[in-house]
Amino acid sequence: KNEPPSIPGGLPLIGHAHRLIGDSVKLWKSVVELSYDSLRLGGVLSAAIGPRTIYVLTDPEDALTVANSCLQKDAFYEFAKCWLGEGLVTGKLSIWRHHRRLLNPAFSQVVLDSFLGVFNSQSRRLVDDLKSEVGKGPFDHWVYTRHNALETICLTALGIDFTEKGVLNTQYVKATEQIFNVFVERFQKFWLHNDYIYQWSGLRKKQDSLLEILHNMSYTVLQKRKADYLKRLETGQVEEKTGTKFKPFMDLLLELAVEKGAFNDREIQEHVDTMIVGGHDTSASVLMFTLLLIGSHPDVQDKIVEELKDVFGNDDRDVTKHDLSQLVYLEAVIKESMRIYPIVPVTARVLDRDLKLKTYTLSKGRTCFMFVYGIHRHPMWGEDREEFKPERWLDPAKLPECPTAFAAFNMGRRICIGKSYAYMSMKTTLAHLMRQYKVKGDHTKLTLKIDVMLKPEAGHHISIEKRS
Ligand code: HEM
Repeated sequence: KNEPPSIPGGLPLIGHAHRLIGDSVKLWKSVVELSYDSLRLGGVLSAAIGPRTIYVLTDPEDALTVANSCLQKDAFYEFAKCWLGEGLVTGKLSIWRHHRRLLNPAFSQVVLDSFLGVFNSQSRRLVDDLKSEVGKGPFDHWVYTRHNALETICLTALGIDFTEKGVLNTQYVKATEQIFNVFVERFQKFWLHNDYIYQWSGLRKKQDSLLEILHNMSYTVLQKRKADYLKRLETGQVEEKTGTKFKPFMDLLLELAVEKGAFNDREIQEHVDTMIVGGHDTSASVLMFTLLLIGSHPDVQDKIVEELKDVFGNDDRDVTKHDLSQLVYLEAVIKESMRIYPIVPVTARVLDRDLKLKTYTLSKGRTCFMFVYGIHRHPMWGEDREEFKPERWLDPAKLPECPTAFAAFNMGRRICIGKSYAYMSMKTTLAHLMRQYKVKGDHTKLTLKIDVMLKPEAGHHISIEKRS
């Protein structure tokens, strides 16, 4: 069997695990180094973490072979199962196959179009919130994009406006952030991978208290929505009379549960928790990186404004479906931002068979990490692959022929279910923000870390001015 090359520097017993020990900034540096190691070795390498051999893939074609042949996520995802259970990200393959089919229609274009009103009003809310920062110098825009995205996903997934009811408190926002740190710390301390040892650790205690806050939120909302839904059924009132023009994701699940017995309460809660996690931190991070990149590239900012003028004139009206299809440059900016800063920089699959790639064969039972950061810097992106150049997306001749060279939403059959939702909401938000504000920033000052997702440790602040 033709095994991929191993990287040098392995130590007895721990292998290359010493490269992963340290804080989340150090871990990110290791991801970058391993990405370039893998690219240098032709797109696949093997390494040892303690007794385990793992693979690191940066070749886009080989990554697709793995993504479509081995659908089972790796055991590392089990760390998040205590939170997300059998939801799509962490669920067992047998459940995933069935539930992904049931959930796909919840993300159809018709459903997403019905969310456009929410995307517009949420964008206006963000513009409004940011008013207090105008002309005051650098500030942490992540706090604003994150809170706003969390409100948006809660509105569209749960149909509840938390800002008015005050349920979405800072405690919940903090807990969603801290639980990621817990998972990363457990990943780095390989002795805590063992469930028995883990259950006695302080980290496990911290995890339990965070889970209580997180589960309590979705449980409370589910019980309320369910009671409302059953009451409506009883009284023969089919649609909810709240004035909303969309059907929230939770109602769709409740319908499937009541009419077809598709899910039990726990499963609904797990799917909703997964949507909330998958749907806010991600889009908010992409927006945060994109604003920083826009602020660092005045030429790009000018082109965005020019396109917005072409589409909206001087009008501050809402963004329509038709406008979204015309904001081609804006979409190119978002894609290029995700290429440079892929916020899910690593995904993992367990190999349930020996798998033949273009050059090497991977062994059954091992873990294969797809390093998206490296895939996005593969030589097929050309000489200027390290540069932020949204224009490359406007000319198909400048893009790699291999479609999976862009893997920000993963690839193959387990590609992100919320991809179109994300583009629609992010484009709408930026169309509102960039009509109102001039942005300044410097992304070269960024210090990055990995907390499951790619996050800035420091240097990510922007400043804004009112656009005249
Ligand atoms: C810019 C925004 C987003 C990015 C970059 C993103 C990225 C990703 C990636 C990389 C995966 C694969 C994860 C893995 O295999 O470990 C994924 C899966 C998933 N995402 Fe997203 N996502 C985004 C927005 C959303 C939104 C808005 C939602 C829901 C409203 C969502 C829901 C999900 C779900 C449920 C999965 C699991 C899919 C499956 O395995 O069948 N995501 N996403």
